[in-house]
Amino acid sequence: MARPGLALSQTSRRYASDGSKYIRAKPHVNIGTIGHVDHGKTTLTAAITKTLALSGGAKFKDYAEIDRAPEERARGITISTAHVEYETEARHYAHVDCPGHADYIKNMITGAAQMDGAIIVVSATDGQMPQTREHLLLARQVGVEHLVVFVNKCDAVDDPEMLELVEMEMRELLNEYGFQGDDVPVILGSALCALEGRNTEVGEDKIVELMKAVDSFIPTPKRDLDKPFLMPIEDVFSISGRGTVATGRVERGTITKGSEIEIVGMGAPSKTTLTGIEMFHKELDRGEAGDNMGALLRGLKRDELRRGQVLAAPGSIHSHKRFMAQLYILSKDEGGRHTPFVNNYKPQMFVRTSDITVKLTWPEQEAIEEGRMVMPGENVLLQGELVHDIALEKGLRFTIREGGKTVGTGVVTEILE
Ligand SMILES: Nc1nc2c(ncn2[C@@H]2O[C@H](COP(=O)(O)OP(=O)(O)OP(=O)(O)O)[C@@H](O)[C@H]2O)c(=O)[nH]1
Ligand SMILES: [Mg+2]
Repeated sequence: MARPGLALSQTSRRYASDGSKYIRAKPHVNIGTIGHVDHGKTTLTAAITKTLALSGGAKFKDYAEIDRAPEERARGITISTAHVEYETEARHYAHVDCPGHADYIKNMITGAAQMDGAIIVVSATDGQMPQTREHLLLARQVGVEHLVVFVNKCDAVDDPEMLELVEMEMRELLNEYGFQGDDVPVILGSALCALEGRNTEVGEDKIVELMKAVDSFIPTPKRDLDKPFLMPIEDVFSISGRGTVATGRVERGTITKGSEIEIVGMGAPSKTTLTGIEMFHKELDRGEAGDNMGALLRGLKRDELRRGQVLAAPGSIHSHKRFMAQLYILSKDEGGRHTPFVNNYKPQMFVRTSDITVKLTWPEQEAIEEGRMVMPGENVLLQGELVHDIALEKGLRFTIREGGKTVGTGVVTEILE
């Protein structure tokens, strides 16, 4: 799947996109602007590129260029997102801005541009609004843990008490949603002033301050290589005289020959030793994230391993059957269902290499009005129960399918059992 802007992997870039200029390798971070409609997300995105362009860290992109976001497809879902890149002294950023509320929702659930952190924009003239809250809740659900607040349009508010109130209410709201509301940097400024090059003290200066806050408050994400080893099993072979080999693509971490590994999913986990690693018919001593490898496992028979299980660093992931998930149900136009579904809907869930039946029900703790249905195009929190256990964790993304076509996409927000 092509994801413009994300070709810049988690590691750092060494060359400019035109291949010419040498650029110092810097840590890469994915961020984005979120917040209520019209609060100034796109203006702020443009203002950041304009301000950083002054120090050579960005190419200025005007409002129209950003707002004319190309459509891209993520698992059958059309999302319009603008990907902008820039850098500060400290880091290189890919920044996503979506033109509409629906696109933000889809983007967050599909992880089409997985954000390591976000700038929540709130207008000083309105204060927090419904989508401010909705985006915060979603950010929490999908695992965006670090946020910085930009109180925008301060040029249009004369009363300093009003600004104080907006800031205070934002901190309260952040605490309510489980963010560190008391510590989160809140910058008060005006994106429009920065973009139009006037009132430097609420404009440009505040953008500089904002990016300093982003640099320091949003941590550089852990690279896949530094995480505990995990490889979803795609296929299983037996090689006569040698044993059983599981093949797959390493999702994260590294592994060396001779390590202990755990087989997780479809029953109690079992431990064994990785006695060999093979790639392109060559024997290797080490495998790492991104590699397609064959793992030779000691003392296992072919029928003791199955596609859908994972090989993992012992204790790093567990097997579960019940979970909560935030789902986006594709609209008819996106190739999804034409009709709503009701409680106890049972589609197939595709997650890593598993293809497994899941029962979707209303959250137990929620009062559900009679006759409640989930409409195509809706974003909903549901409880899932799998027919058998698989390796599951918070933040894991999946799709649901029915009759061979994708009808929804989701992210695990909580493990229940
Ligand atoms: N006075 C003032 N107006 C601003 C400021 N920033 C943005 N605006 C105006 O607010 C309006 C909305 O700005 P956008 O940047 O399009 O807002 P948005 O959050 O991207 O909106 P959606 O993408 O539609 O959700 C525009 O008319 C901007 O010119 C600011 O700092 N001060
Ligand atoms: Mg916008």
